[in-house]
Amino acid sequence: MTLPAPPVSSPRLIAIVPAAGIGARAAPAEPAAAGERPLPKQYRNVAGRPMLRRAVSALLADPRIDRVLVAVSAGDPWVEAALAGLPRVAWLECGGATRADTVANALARCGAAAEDWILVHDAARPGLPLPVLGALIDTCLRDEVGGLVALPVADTIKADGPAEPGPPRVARTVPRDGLWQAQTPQMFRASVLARALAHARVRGLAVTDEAGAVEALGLAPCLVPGSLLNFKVTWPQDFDLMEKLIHD
Ligand SMILES: Nc1ccn([C@@H]2O[C@H](COP(=O)(O)OP(=O)(O)OP(=O)(O)O)[C@@H](O)[C@H]2O)c(=O)n1
Ligand SMILES: C[C@](O)(CO)[C@H](O)COP(=O)(O)O
Repeated sequence: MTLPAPPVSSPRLIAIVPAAGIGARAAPAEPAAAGERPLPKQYRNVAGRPMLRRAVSALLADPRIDRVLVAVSAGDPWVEAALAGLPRVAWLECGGATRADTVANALARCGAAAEDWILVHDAARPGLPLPVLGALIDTCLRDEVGGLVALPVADTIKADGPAEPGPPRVARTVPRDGLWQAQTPQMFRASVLARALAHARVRGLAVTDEAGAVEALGLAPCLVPGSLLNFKVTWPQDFDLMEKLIHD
């Protein structure tokens, strides 16, 4: 008698949203009262909803994403309210000292199988358009390495010289041909991402995105054209700009 073949479970798509930063460059909307933690930027409202909720909702809009795991810092008092009522979402208090540490901690705890795909998306990018997310997933599912959303550089690029009194000064113009600005989501197999982040940590490489860690393994991630709407809210003035761009 031949036994039936075991069901082939196809790899899942699991999203990780690092949300354990303090948003120092964004400066708090209002100074925190004595003894209170300042509200990190990902919990500030953009067009009436917390930025984190918008970033998570943008991922949930693609039904291929199985679930979203939000990585927050220890004792985070804001996340539960920010995510209330959203389906397929959980959070974990596993923030690390750097973004890469936060992602590595979340990856180790998210229950992904080696073959599952991990999409890492910043909580500080609430404007991710669904077609951009869809294009990333379509491209990566057909690729052996994975990839990231990125924008070809449009401006002329200057490098500054050594710090001196007065304004910073141009040391040289950098050719922009072939340069892209990395955005998120970034999508890799769980096994590849775990190996890449461990490799970067052991080597002391200060990687600021997942692709950087994967590149350090000698792999070449795909570049999938992103969108200006998907910019990272970083500076105080970025909140007003994002408010103007989001309409739902
Ligand atoms: N130790 C850290 C640092 C950052 N992040 C997250 O990584 C994303 C992108 O980082 P960035 O915009 O640089 O956020 P912050 O580190 O909070 O900003 P800043 O550098 O201005 O403090 C954000 O969703 C942020 O919450 C994180 O999870 N853990
Ligand atoms: C991952 C990222 O958003 C891609 O642009 C970026 O690298 C995060 O860097 P940050 O210095 O932590 O903002």
